[in-house]
Amino acid sequence: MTGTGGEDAILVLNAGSSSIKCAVFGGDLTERLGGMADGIGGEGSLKVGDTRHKARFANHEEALAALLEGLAAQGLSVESFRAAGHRVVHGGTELTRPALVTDDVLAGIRRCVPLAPLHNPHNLAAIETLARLAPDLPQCASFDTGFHASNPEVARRYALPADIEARGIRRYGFHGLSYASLVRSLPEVSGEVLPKRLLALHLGNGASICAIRDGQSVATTMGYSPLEGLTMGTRTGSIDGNAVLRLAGEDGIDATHRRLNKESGLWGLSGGISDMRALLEDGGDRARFAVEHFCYWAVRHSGSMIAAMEGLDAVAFTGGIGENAAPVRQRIAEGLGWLGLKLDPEANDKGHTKLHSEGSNVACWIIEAQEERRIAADALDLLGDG
Ligand SMILES: Nc1ncnc2c1ncn2[C@@H]1O[C@H](COP(=O)(O)OP(=O)(O)O)[C@@H](O)[C@H]1O
Ligand SMILES: CC(=O)OP(=O)(O)O
Ligand SMILES: [Mg+2]
Repeated sequence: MTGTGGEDAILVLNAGSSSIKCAVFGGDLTERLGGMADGIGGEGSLKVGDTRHKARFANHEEALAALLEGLAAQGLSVESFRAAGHRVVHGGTELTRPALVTDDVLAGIRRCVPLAPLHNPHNLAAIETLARLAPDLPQCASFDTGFHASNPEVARRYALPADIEARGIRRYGFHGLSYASLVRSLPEVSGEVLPKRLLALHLGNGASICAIRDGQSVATTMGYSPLEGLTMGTRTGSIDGNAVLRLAGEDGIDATHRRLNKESGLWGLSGGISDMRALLEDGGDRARFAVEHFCYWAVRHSGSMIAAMEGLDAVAFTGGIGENAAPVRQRIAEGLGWLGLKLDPEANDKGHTKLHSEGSNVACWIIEAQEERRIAADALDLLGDG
């Protein structure tokens, strides 16, 4: 493809826990090309521009190599870009604003690896791979934690003594790039002003909910790491600390770490399926229970988020599951029906942007997660073009 890259183009890489997304943006933030390697570790696919085929990636390194090869095949070698922007999931207490990648920033991201073990290693690997291929390419990092800096201290603290808090054991929250982009795109998509009290559900392989009041995060379900909160693809979500201590005592820390982060959630409940689409197609008892668990806890945690923002004016679904899994949206909306939320079943089945029915007291929308655009905008700001 010609005219896609060029001197002004920004390459964005978004390494999630089960997928790597890439996108190429022009200096005016128009998306010129998108790509994705998904289903990492299982049955997956590779998409670059308009070409898509089934593929198997054993790990994130293979997925990234395939994406970069796909870009090169379209004439987009890494060194042809003006800059690269990366999603970095955990920035800890030090990295809260988008930053140009320097040795200090890299060291800061590395220090946060234990806090986001399914993400930061892949984010780091992507930065290091590009640095090897194109040492002069400016690279920028946007942090998933940043959007939640507006949470009140009471929401950010665990009830722990001050010396433990000083070691960084506090609630950070994630999916901030997705929520920040949602705040920007909801008014554009709906043609209405941003609702005052917005319940945003980012439901992907990782899943969280954010209470957004007047455009700012006031509470969120993920905490110290992307493990807390909702039932997820392979993560437990919230679990009693004493249960974790018992497991660590009996099975060891490494095994417990693996079991809670990689072998729990939908995967653990269903006996080996973490992918929501596959679970909905499976329909067996264990698959059905896993989906029910996911939806039930999304509703329970929604209650907590709604209380934190003192009511509810609108709901927005985003992320791979939020955007595509109609039965999951339907079940969660039913669970919030007592608040006056009513979905239009046909709009929900067809995945329309506007989901609420005429008589609903609460608006409901599907908003495409646009983390990549947010990252490109941050990169342009850092380059002085924002
Ligand atoms: N058509 C679909 N129906 C149901 N679930 C879907 C569909 N498309 C994607 N998903 C689900 O979305 C999830 C992946 O979400 P995504 O946001 O891409 O993940 P990541 O957290 O890796 O960025 C998977 O559980 C996948 O099955
Ligand atoms: C923070 C997080 O859980 O990200 P993802 O949904 O991409 O796994
Ligand atoms: Mg994601």
